[in-house]
Amino acid sequence: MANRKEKTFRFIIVGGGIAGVTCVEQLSSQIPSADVALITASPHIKTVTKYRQVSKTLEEFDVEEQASSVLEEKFPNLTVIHSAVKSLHTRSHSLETTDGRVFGYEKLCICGGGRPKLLTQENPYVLGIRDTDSAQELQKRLSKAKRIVVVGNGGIALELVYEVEGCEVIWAVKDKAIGNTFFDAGAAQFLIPSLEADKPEKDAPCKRPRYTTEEPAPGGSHTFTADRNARRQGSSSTEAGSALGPDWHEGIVLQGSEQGTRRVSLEYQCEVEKIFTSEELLNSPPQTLGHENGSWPVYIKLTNGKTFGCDFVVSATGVVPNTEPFLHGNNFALADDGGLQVDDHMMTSEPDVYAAGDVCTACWEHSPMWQQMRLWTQARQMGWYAGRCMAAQVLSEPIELDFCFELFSHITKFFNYKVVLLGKFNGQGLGSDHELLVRCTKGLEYVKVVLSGGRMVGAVLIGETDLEETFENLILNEMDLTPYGEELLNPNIDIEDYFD
Ligand SMILES: Cc1cc2nc3c(=O)[nH]c(=O)nc-3n(C[C@H](O)[C@H](O)[C@H](O)COP(=O)(O)OP(=O)(O)OC[C@H]3O[C@@H](n4cnc5c(N)ncnc54)[C@H](O)[C@@H]3O)c2cc1C
Ligand SMILES: NC(=O)C1=CN([C@@H]2O[C@H](COP(=O)(O)OP(=O)(O)OC[C@H]3O[C@@H](n4cnc5c(N)ncnc54)[C@H](O)[C@@H]3O)[C@@H](O)[C@H]2O)C=CC1
Repeated sequence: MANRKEKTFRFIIVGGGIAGVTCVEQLSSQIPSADVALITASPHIKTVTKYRQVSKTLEEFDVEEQASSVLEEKFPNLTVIHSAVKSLHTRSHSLETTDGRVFGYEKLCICGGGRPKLLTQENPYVLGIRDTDSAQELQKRLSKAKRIVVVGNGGIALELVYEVEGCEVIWAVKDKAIGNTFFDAGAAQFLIPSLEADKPEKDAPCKRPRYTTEEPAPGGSHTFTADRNARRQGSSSTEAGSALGPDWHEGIVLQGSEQGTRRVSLEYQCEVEKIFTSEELLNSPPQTLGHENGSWPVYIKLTNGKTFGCDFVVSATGVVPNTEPFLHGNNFALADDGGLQVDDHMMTSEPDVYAAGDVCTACWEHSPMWQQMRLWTQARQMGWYAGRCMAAQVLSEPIELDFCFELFSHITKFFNYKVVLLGKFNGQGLGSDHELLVRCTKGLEYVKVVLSGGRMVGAVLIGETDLEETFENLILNEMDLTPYGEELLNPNIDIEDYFD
């Protein structure tokens, strides 16, 4: 293998998602003379645009799918190779792509992302959503659907149940309340009425979809075949595209086959017992069907004893890191969640191999206010920091863990409300050693503060609260807030002035 190397690059980055592209940009700007290669399985790359630092740690940006030539024009020493990595040989510092080419590297950064952790891999009626292709497939299947079942209680499920119209949605969650990965039962109660209300009038529609599939076919339409879908469902990681992100649903139409608005029924505290096809049901005892009549293409039996027929099931049940092609024959240490373990310099356990984004698991000793979540913001931050670490090592410069890893922060939107999460927003890891202060105005805002030892350690802000910067400062300053008690959330006090 070592002798077959077509070229040896100083830096190779694998993956054209946010983590990989940010890493490339950072390296290419810091060491413009270095030969850098970006190897990616997807036809387009994802770039951060309209980046805005909202406060010390909160950031907002858009993501655009672009042709890789845009990046190559910006950085003359960059080569983008559109192929998937098939095997990696850390001992010879080389890797092979699926089109049979072999490249050497001095330093490598793996940014291969993740793939949906599906309820089942083999069932064509169970869909996951990850990349542009899978979102388009969802749109196509939904346009003919009367009823779907959404399983999962995290980001994708929250977005999907709110957006889908013209189709009945059965939403099965394991927990007592909705949105357990992002907030608590109180916030869930605040949000639930939005599921029953009509969606507010949309702002002007996106002039241009943020996400596209492959280049349009000559007739101008996108094509999908059963075979293509089967391969994706079969989770071939070499075919994975980059993950979607905020506003992914704005570029596609989430409309079922019927007229009318949203219709969501919730099934709490249940998991999936079995997924049947209609053929399997023909041979099942009649009680298996419950109140269903046998005319749906697929049936899902939940652990609460109910069975629902539907057109398809969306498995919105999390992500698994895409480590497959990188593992074999190497000695990567893996974390419990299957991610490549990285230290505080984004280095894996293999020499000269770094990793960033969804594929990795941060295994340094975290700041007490930070935790990893597989989010777009963290993919950007990790890619950026990995690029800086790789450059620093080559230039023999010292580097310290970046400030962005001091405090967990995330801005997003659920049910058309702005949602800001700070620090240990759900009291993660605090056990009973914390107290909560809550302020809630129905339909307007939900503010929750997590206090530990009199200090603010986390917050959930839903609505236009305008509190994020002040609360971020209070968390970072570790100020003893005991004297203020519940006044902290008194709506008649301008808290910003209070702490100035
Ligand atoms: C539907 C959806 C909505 C989301 N919404 C939000 C949100 O609102 N806010 C937020 O913060 N986050 C959101 N996320 C999460 C966010 O999109 C991801 O955390 C982030 O994009 C991960 O970036 P990444 O670069 O690590 O991985 P990815 O974007 O998955 O990129 C991985 C790249 O690696 C390539 N690749 C994989 N294997 C190989 C191989 N063997 N060889 C070569 N290339 C390979 C892929 O083609 C791809 O280009 C969402 C995710 C989904 C699926
Ligand atoms: N606005 C945002 O910030 C958004 C972020 N995302 C990110 O995209 C990625 C993918 O999103 P999701 O798939 O929603 O993952 P997620 O990690 O947000 O949520 C997964 C959910 O599935 C549940 N689950 C896991 N296994 C299950 C099972 N067998 N049966 C029933 N429930 C099960 C979990 O309890 C959890 O509620 C995540 O990293 C997420 O953070 C996605 C959409 C929006």
